[in-house]
Amino acid sequence: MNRIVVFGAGSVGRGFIGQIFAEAGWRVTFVDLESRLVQALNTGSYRHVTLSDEGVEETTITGVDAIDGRDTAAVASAVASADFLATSVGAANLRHIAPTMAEGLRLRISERRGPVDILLAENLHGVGGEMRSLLADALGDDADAVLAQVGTLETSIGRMIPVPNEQRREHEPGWVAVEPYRELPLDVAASRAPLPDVPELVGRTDVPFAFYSDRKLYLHNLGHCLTAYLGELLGEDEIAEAIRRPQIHRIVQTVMATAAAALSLEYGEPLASVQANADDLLRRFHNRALHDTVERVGRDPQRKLAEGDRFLGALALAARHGLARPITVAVAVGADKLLGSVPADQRDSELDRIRSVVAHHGGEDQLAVFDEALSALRTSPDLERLALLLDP
Ligand SMILES: NC(=O)c1ccc[n+]([C@@H]2O[C@H](COP(=O)([O-])OP(=O)(O)OC[C@H]3O[C@@H](n4cnc5c(N)ncnc54)[C@H](O)[C@@H]3O)[C@@H](O)[C@H]2O)c1
Ligand SMILES: O=P(O)(O)OC[C@@H](O)[C@@H](O)[C@H](O)[C@H](O)CO
Repeated sequence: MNRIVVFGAGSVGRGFIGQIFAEAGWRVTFVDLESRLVQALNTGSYRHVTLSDEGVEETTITGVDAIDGRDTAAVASAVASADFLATSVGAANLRHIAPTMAEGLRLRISERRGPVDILLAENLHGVGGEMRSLLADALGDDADAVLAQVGTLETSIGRMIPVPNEQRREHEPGWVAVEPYRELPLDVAASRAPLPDVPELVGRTDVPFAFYSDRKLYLHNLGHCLTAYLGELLGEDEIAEAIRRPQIHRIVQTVMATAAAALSLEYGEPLASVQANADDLLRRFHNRALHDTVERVGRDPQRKLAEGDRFLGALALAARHGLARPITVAVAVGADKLLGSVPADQRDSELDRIRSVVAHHGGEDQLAVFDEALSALRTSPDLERLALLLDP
């Protein structure tokens, strides 16, 4: 039986990667640091629930086990003998798993087990290169020989998976609830080994993978996060309630339509199909049964407001096609959240940083839009005024 080793048994690890590989007949070995979770998964199964407003579907995922990430010898040995590898630990944690993963890969190559791919289920642009460089640092002189046989595959994880509530986590750590969406586009061009026969994996060769990663970050994650930050301003806790607020819906819909148009122009994909994806995402944000929170979707504003991430990366893309304005308004919403979450002595430098990116991509015109949008949010949030700024 084929075996995948998945670093990170959290929402995406259990809710998506573990599920699709187990259902395709693979053995799934998770690596995680949460002892109770590791213990729960070592019973051999976990409960998996698919939630939508149309109903609930419950299954038991079987054929799983788990290793405590602190047991580095056991982890390296599992990596060495695996048929496929995956990570879903959160981009910031990749550097913590790289040394043990590198040890396992070194062992694997010394045992002549052949090439292997690592599926990177993380929301970070360029995560393939990032993982290679972390592994190269850990491998030292062996880097070239080992990495020649290792593919680092970026993915576009479109499934939304909320964090189970505290009580559920306490009572049943393995339980996970997800939305129905189950496509997993990946960067097949980066692979070194044959693609596993798992129906959800989509490896198109006729479009650069950058189309999928940009679509994910600049359309899905941008619209999602904008919904979260605007929802928070109006006192909403859940995404499904936030998107039902008419002002939020209008702003998010306009920003997503702009991102869709920019993506279509950038990659030559038909506008109708990119816009259909945007419409479907907006529909999925309405999923009340999922109880996805503005807190989860909005977490880590510093990462989300980094250059190249969902706000500023979308701005660069849209500005290249003369479509900056609605995205500039979105950037102001992100900036407002960021400025409210960093220590007071960092606010001015963060604001300067974001303003200079806006000026760089959009010039003085967009800087004026940004300043005005930020002022519509700063004292008491005025979404009517914000919405008016979307149109020239
Ligand atoms: N939840 C979603 O809807 C979703 C969807 C798409 C992409 N993502 C991305 O997927 C990645 C994972 O997100 P998530 O929601 O599953 O997060 P999560 O917090 O639910 O899961 C992360 C898991 O990794 C484990 N972990 C952290 N450091 C580790 C280490 N050093 N060794 C082993 N295990 C470690 C944690 O204990 C946790 O169980 C992130 O990059 C996120 O941006 C999330
Ligand atoms: O995971 P983040 O923090 O980068 O972004 C939050 C959500 O937008 C994200 O987790 C989505 O739910 C997910 O990317 C959709 O599959």
